[in-house]
Amino acid sequence: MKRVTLLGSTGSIGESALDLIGRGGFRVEAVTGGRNLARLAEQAVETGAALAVTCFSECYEELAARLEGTDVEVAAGPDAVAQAAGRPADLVLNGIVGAAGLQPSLAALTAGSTLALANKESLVCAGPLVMATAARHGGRVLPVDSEHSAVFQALVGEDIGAVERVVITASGGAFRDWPLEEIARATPEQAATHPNWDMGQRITIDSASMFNKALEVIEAHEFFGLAPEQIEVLVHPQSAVHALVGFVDGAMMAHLGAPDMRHAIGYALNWPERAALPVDRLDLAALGRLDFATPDPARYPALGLAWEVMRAGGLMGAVFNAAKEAALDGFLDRRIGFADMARIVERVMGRMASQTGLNNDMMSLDNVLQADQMARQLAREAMAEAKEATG
Ligand SMILES: NC(=O)C1=CN([C@@H]2O[C@H](COP(=O)(O)OP(=O)(O)OC[C@H]3O[C@@H](n4cnc5c(N)ncnc54)[C@H](OP(=O)(O)O)[C@@H]3O)[C@@H](O)[C@H]2O)C=CC1
Ligand SMILES: CC(=O)[C@@H](O)[C@H](O)COP(=O)(O)O
Ligand SMILES: [Mn+2]
Repeated sequence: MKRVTLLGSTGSIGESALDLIGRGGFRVEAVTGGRNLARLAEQAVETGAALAVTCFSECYEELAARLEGTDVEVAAGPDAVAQAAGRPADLVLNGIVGAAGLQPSLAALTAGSTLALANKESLVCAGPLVMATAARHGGRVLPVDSEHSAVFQALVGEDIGAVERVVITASGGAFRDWPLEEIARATPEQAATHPNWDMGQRITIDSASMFNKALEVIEAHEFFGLAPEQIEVLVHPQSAVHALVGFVDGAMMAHLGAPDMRHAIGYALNWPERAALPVDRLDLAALGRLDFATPDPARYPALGLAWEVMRAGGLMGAVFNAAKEAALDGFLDRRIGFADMARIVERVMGRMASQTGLNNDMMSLDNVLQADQMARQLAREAMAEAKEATG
């Protein structure tokens, strides 16, 4: 029986993981969530978890009341989430959304646990720190993001030195086929509709802007140690091929599967074994065709920023992610339009690059958090300026 802790258990990744875990072979140590306290309490009772944590301190009383009379220990606040991640477990699945996932990732690795990482922001904000923490404590990171799980699987038995390039596919998101001039007027509701995947609201909107793909390019750079020029993105509307690895002999290995995150989650949960999974099998004859195209920079201006981030190095990943999170908040609150998000992030990157020495090799949690806070503040200022300029 593997002992598993689920961070972000009430979200899309968390629920998919629980679906697999409920079929047997695992014991749940702890579950953590946010505001969905009814579901968090239910999950804790159903799984027999020892601990339930909400990341919001003010939600402690309500969660405690919901779990009164049970054996489940209750805690609240960001530090309590990190402590839950650091409890002894065989595997910690991080399905938290945003930079809030970084400290729990570090806590799990410091405890020597295997970290199954859906929270791509951990690697984008602090890739070198995360990977060094894993190495120092004998922990291991297993990718759960579907494209990175696909690359990881295509590399089994291969030498990373024999890799020429990695191709990450992108569905193209909600606005793939929209007229360009209409995209700027898109609403959060329209952006939060994904053509193929059923995911949380924030990553779904990031798929429409391709901020998600930009994060994934940086994630691949950090996780696999690939140079920026070795990473490519292709629009692939069917989301059947998740990634391809090209080798020095010209061969390409592709990973295919139905668009269901239980593939990648199940692979990580069962690793190093490959276990049967209750997912649809691809019917290639029914699919009929697999299309690939180069992304149009005019439609997806956020994507190119990933290469600027990788070339800048240092804290620019943390800056990029924080500015993106703040801009997404602005879009969700209707303070800025869809197309403004990429402009705001680019402006913040420019201001941060000239303001501080971002290329420091000594990445620490403190300077990552400081860069994150500065970038959020600059993004809020840039959004206020943009609003003033447009009246
Ligand atoms: N969904 C997917 O298919 C995929 C997701 N990912 C990545 O996985 C991560 C999770 O995505 P997804 O499951 O879609 O997101 P969801 O929004 O569905 O779930 C997020 C989870 O994190 C909790 N949470 C929210 N804010 C915080 C916080 N500040 N601190 C701690 N926990 C918090 C939420 O609690 P509550 O809901 O109770 O408030 C919920 O449990 C993201 O990094 C995403 O990019 C990667 C590939 C695919
Ligand atoms: C399922 C998964 O891994 C998502 O990150 C997915 O990649 C989103 O789809 P897009 O290809 O539209 O970004
Ligand atoms: Mn992905």
